[in-house]
Amino acid sequence: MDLLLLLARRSWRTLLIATSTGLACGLAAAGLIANINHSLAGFGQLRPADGLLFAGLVVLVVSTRIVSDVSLLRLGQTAISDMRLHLSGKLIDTPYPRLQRLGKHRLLAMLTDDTQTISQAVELVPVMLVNSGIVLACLAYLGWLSLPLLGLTAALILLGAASFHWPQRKALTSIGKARELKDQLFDQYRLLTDGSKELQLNHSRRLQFFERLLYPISQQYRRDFVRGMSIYALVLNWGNGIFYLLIGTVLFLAPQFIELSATLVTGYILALLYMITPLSELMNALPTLGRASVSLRKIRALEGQLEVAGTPADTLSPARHVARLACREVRHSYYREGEDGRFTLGPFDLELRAGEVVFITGGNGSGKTTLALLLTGLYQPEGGDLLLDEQVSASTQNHLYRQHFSAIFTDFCLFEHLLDGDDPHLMQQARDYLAHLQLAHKVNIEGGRLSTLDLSTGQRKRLALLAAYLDDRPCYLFDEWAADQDPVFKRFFYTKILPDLRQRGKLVIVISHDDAYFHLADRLIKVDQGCVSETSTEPLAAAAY
Ligand SMILES: Nc1ncnc2c1ncn2[C@@H]1O[C@H](COP(=O)(O)OP(=O)(O)OP(=O)(O)O)[C@@H](O)[C@H]1O
Repeated sequence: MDLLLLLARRSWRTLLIATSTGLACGLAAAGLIANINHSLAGFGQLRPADGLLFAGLVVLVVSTRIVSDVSLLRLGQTAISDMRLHLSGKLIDTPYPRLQRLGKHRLLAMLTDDTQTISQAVELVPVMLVNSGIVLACLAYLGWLSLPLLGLTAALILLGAASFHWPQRKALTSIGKARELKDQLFDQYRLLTDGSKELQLNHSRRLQFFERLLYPISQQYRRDFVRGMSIYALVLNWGNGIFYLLIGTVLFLAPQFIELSATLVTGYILALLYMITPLSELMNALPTLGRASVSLRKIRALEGQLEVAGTPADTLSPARHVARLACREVRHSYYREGEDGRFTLGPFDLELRAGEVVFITGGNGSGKTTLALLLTGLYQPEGGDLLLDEQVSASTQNHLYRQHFSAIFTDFCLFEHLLDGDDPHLMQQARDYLAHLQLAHKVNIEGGRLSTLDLSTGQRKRLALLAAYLDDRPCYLFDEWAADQDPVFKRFFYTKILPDLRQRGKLVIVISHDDAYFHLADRLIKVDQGCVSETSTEPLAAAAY
């Protein structure tokens, strides 16, 4: 039902066309079996019209089935693709702290595994629709042949359906449990790929990973999944059993109580046998449908936790220049379930100006990255506000606020696609920057794309800087950017790149542990256990000379 609603939401017209052609196909198929029955009964006196009717019904069955299959296939795949895009869009709009809390593994499981399971179920919908049509039409034909026998058939079908109910719920519970474990499995896969170096270097860690983490979860997943699917196997074969029971009843038992001719019973059994394939295809779809309903529920639950940022992204254009960034009473805390202690940054006030190079310094865990996430708007302040030129607020216009920043964090991500179109001016600018960053001998820009990303960490960071240059935003933030650079390029960064950005009127915020260069900062902000304060650069400057 959920699947049909999903399809109807995409296009009820196409669903209507597919349903009506599917049912027509079923009717034509039942007509075909009636025609065959009729022809067998009157084999000696067949007329050309009977043959023509047969041919017409075959054409109708084939053509309606094609229309139904193709329209449902298109509708199903469009609905799935829409769902993927919708979820991806919501994911991008979800505030960063919430994404951090949900965890990559859950989001990946939803985007890959759940959508795939639903897609498999949607692929079955055309077959199910046509088969339902065939079964319904066959039942109508059976009723036309003999109403008492139809009553018997309906009673046995109802008995079968009723006996499905409880085991199917059990099966869904097990599949639901298995699905919850999938999240944990995805987390283990993430560890397996991200931590492959560590696992290869350390045999006991590798053993521990397999024996304590991957193996138990994988086994528990197998157990729950097999239990669920075994219940389904039981249900399916019980269904088949009921069907043969029905044939046996019609053949051996019913003639004892109802007067039935041999021709009628033959026709009835023939129609029942014809129903076996569509019925078993319908029943075989049950496990996939069950898994899809679990996945749909999972997606809905997770989707409910993805918050929409609210502002339509395409209507936003950031200012080319920002004169001032003001932080007023800004505060942020981390909460962790089951933990008493929590880390709080602030409240703090700051006023940063365009054309300033501001260094942020402090010990590990003091709150520098948290401050950077607040300054760039990736964390919305829990208290207070950040304002650009007293106009754009990080709290109320968060999406617009963020567009004023270009940042390179320590866990930065490099996108191969660098430029839109092939504007020769931009291309030339990118090539100049590439030379400026001493990467021209390693990387080319072809069709707006970087020719390779297979570089050292320091070189990849330089490419991230190239992308930031091309963004040309009014505010820049570098989180320990220079940490992976060699001494020559580190010097180049502090003495050439930063002054160059300053000269271009940018606000430049640099998180740094390189105290040898602190004297080059216009301002020095110190973070200590969540307290933000400004210190003078003068003693440092004096010390540097
Ligand atoms: N996602 C999170 N959830 C809960 N606590 C967090 C989270 N991220 C950071 N913290 C806590 O907040 C504090 C500040 O972390 P932050 O990353 O801002 O420090 P930092 O100064 O950038 O450290 P480093 O120099 O090591 O990068 C730490 O004590 C850390 O335990």
